[in-house]
Amino acid sequence: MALATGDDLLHYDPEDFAPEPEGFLPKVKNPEVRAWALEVHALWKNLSRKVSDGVLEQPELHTLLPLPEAVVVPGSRFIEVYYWDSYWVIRGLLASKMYETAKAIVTNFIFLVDTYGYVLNGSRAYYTNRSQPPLLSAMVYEIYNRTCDVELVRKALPALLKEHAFWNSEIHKVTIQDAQGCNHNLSRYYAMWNKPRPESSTKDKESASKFLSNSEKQQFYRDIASAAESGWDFSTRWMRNTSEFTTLSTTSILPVDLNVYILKMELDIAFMANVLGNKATMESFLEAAEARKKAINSVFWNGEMGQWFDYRLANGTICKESETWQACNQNQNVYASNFIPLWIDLFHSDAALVENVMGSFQSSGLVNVAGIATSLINSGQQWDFPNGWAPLQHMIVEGLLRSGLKEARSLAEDIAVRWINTNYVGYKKTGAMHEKYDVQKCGESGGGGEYIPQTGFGWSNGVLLAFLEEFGWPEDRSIGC
Ligand SMILES: OC[C@H]1O[C@H](O[C@H]2O[C@H](CO)[C@@H](O)[C@H](O)[C@H]2O)[C@H](O)[C@@H](O)[C@@H]1O
Repeated sequence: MALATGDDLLHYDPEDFAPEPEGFLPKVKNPEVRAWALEVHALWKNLSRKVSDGVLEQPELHTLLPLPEAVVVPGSRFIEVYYWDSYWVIRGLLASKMYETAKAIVTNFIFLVDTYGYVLNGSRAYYTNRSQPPLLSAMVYEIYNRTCDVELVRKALPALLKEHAFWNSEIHKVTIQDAQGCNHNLSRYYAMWNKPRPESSTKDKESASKFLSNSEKQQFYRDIASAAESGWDFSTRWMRNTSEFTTLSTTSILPVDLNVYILKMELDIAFMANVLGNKATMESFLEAAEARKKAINSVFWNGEMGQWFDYRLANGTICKESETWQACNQNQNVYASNFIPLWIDLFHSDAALVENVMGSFQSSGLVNVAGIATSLINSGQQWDFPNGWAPLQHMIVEGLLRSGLKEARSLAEDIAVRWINTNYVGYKKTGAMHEKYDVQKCGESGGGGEYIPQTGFGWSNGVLLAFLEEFGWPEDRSIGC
């Protein structure tokens, strides 16, 4: 199977693109920032693609999958659509009033669920062994909120039910018994693959060379592919020993963020079922969400530290029976993902808890001069310090904002302004938006990991436009570091 591509995905002119859409970023008053925002908005044209007729007619000859609608790609080496990236692309498209482009992306993902049972990591044949952080419901929810398109919800709901079943299937679901003897079901990343990733085969074989037995190698390959499924490829988050890559054990970890995304899926499904008048589905998904919230608080929450920690399973293999919760299995390293529950309104009902989490976040060391760091460990991996990623900034900022606390709102705005400044300075220096940034140095792109830093860049553009839409930029506020 050839991995190289060329003429399989063609440039596409989105029909709903306008150089300056009506009502675009009404709160951005500063002319310099407005001019830049319009340039970033124009990047949607550069990043729009459609599958060629050749692929649609003979898909078996291509690694690219025959998606029916146009897509927006991240950029540079990432020349196909990616799953979780698309949530932030869509947030930006909504700010750009490109509702049809946003719906087309969702239609493609529904097609993938219909075909494979889940949304793939990306639209290539070599990504058919895994998914990525499941945010399809969040995409549909945001589009519906802007467009009130009930037909979209009707089309999406069956796919969302299927996707929910995928993430709660036997390989993904793990049961943990808490100190009171109550069982909780949570989900983990678990790629259906125990070989080197086809897109990075040489690297994976090299990394696995220290393992002697075939079964160790296979487990390691599965943990690599599962880390790719998490979107955090790679990070010390998945390593038992943070200085040794080969201790990667993604499948033996219950991740906070994944369970937050599934909780959001449950709430979104309940919301959409209600829109369609399907009360039984609504009620059963509200119950499922309540149960997952309880599980998140029983297994991940640490009141003393004011954070939710990933949970390490003692037995990494598929457990048929429940495993008993032990405090020492919480991974107490600080990661931005420890604060992702803030993104969900269900966690805002207790003001004292939100204050505790906010205090813990402020003193965590994650908030830096140019944004939120991914972790505190400088491992050389791209999902670690000092890299900051647009999606993580966005979820935490939006979470703080929605919490309703006054101080949380000003912290959210402060972080958004730092992020906008670093994006701006980086753009003026290089002429590009970057995949990730160095949060220690304003205007610097991030680095590390297995490939050179990429530009383009779908989710960074989306988060920038979403921040500018939310917070605006006053006429008299200067931009830069
Ligand atoms: O080719 C290496 C890996 O590249 C992707 O991961 C990174 O880029 C994605 C697109 O922006 C992003 O979704 C992911 O969070 C990044 O870590 C790909 O998703 C991996 O599967 C792939 O192995």
